[in-house]
Amino acid sequence: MIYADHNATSPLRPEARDAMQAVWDMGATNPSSVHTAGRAARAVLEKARAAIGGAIGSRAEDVVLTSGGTEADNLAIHGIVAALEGKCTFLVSAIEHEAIAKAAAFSGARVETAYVTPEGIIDLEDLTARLSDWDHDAKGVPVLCLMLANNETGVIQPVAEAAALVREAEGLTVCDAVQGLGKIPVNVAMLGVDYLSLSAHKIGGPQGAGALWHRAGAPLKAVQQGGGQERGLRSGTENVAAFAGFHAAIEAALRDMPKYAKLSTHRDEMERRLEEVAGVTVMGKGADRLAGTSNFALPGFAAETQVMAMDLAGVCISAGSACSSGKVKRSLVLLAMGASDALAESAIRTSFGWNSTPEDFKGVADAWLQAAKRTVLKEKA
Ligand SMILES: Cc1ncc(COP(=O)(O)O)c(C=O)c1O
Repeated sequence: MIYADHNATSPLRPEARDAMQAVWDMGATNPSSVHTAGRAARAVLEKARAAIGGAIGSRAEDVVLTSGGTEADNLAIHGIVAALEGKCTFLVSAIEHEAIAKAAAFSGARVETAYVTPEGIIDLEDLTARLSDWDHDAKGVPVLCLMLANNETGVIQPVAEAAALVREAEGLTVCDAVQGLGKIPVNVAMLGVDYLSLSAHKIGGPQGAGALWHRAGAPLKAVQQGGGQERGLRSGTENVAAFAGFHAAIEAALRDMPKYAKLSTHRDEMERRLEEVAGVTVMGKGADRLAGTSNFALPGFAAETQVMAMDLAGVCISAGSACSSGKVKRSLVLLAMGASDALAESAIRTSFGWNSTPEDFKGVADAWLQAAKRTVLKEKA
């Protein structure tokens, strides 16, 4: 089997498995308990927090541990609204993950869409224009939501430039760095953002573990009530084993980052072969992209058909369009980039990661070319 769906979830790294097993072997691990067993669990948790903070250039105490990227995004959005008593307007980039876009829509605060260029990069001119005549009285604090790297196209965003514009307008920036962590350098000071969300399972850590970093002093209120864990910002007993796994995965991903960067050579060669087929378009190709992500389309070759054909050939990929309850919807990300319906309906995403090999890229190209020849290309011939 070739696994080319790392942006959905990455296989668990052996280091993460071992670290989690070690915690399970400790027995009872409630890090809030004051007895010896509890203190041992606390030590594991705080080491993980320090490693997560270290990976993004932050202090450990500014990291809130969560149950994943979705919860981190929701805590940021709803926590800001609670702290500002609704006096804010979210400027949500048109390519945000639903964990941000839907949370903002549901938050009750005003929401505006920040446009992207055809390459899938936030349009900084549009952002500048929006912020230049910002009416603080009517709209409250501008809160930009801009991800670091897009999960569908891999396109890396000019977060530092955008955040600087927002700062000038006395606003705040929320950055979903779930797809960037461990693949490209992430440093909260250099990005100049106020909130940054992370997830363990995109880099070979376990599912169900994530974090929200927030700048000290940035407005943020708890949105769930309970035992007051995580400095009162996220009640609920922390999953100690999962954070030990996240810790191990982060260390391994940082170590492997140069290796990950080299995947672009194989990705580019794969795309070169695909593009030999007339009509194939690689989405966001002209932009700076994650080395292991390629989203491409051949109008007329439905995404579901491609995913099924590839699956039969032993290759796991995703439809470029979002898939929910078995139905494929056209991707809002691709439509925001100006893709035609035909392009959006035929887009698929391949994503490679820590255990991908050059043969995997070749295998994906071989399988896709064969599937295309058997179906659409035959019809077109
Ligand atoms: C950009 C982005 N943000 C947030 C999430 C949600 O993360 P999690 O699955 O840890 O809740 C994902 C996962 O698909 C993602 O790609």
